Amino acid sequence: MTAAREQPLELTAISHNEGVDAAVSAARRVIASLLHAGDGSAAEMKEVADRLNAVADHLDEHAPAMDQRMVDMWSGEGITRHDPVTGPENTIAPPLHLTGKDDGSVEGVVALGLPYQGPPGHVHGGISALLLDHTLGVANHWAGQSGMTAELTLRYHRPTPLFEQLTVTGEQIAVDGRKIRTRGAITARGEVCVSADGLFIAKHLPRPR
Ligand SMILES: CCCCCCCCCCCC(=O)SCCNC(=O)CCNC(=O)[C@H](O)C(C)(C)COP(=O)(O)OP(=O)(O)OC[C@H]1O[C@@H](n2cnc3c(N)ncnc32)[C@H](O)[C@@H]1OP(=O)(O)O
Repeated sequence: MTAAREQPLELTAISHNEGVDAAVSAARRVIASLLHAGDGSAAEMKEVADRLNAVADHLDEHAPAMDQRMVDMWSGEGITRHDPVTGPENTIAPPLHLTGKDDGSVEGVVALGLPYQGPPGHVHGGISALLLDHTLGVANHWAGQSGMTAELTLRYHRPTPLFEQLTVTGEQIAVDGRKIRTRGAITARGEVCVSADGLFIAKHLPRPR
């Protein structure tokens, strides 16, 4: 008999709030602040650009070789730290933090800002697809049989609001040989904004070594 868990299981990395994680949090602020500022801002954008380029030059000068970095990304905790949905090392990740539930599903809560905007005040449909593809992938991992996305069918029920708490869910439905069926949704204020049905095929690309 399995003992009931009191805490949900962490499936994705949590920011350490120091080192590269703190720098990435700051960079996320910069991305959102630039978009908020826009071309009409009184800020001295040439100076801003020079300072940002100086930061990038400094990072590039001290970065490991790409081959070594790829090995690091695909070993140990690195596996959940670099992706564009949950990764605390990835500036474009909102980030969404996913936990596994005892019923076999996964769930996370996130609010998206201006960088993820599509229609006015609402989330871009491609961003919703990104969040759901990854969440379905993590749901497969949680269920014990994972694979690569072969098909992802999305239904956009209603506009998904920016700046509001969104709940993102995923659940593996069936496994038939190498074919894995998974579904999920993004909800806001208890209403489904986007639902997804995915077909994944059990296949794993070799990890860099
Ligand atoms: C904690 C966090 C951890 C980490 C969690 C990380 C989560 C990450 C989630 C992100 C997921 C991604 O973005 S993955 C990246 C996006 N996806 C891709 O790049 C996939 C690109 N496509 C492929 O590599 C390939 O086409 C595959 C793997 C999908 C299938 O190729 P294959 O392996 O050669 O398989 P193949 O023999 O063709 O097909 C096997 C069976 O599947 C069927 N099949 C194949 N494709 C399809 C299809 N699109 N629609 C219907 N059926 C299909 C075939 O008919 C066949 O059925 P039968 O004859 O056996 O009946």
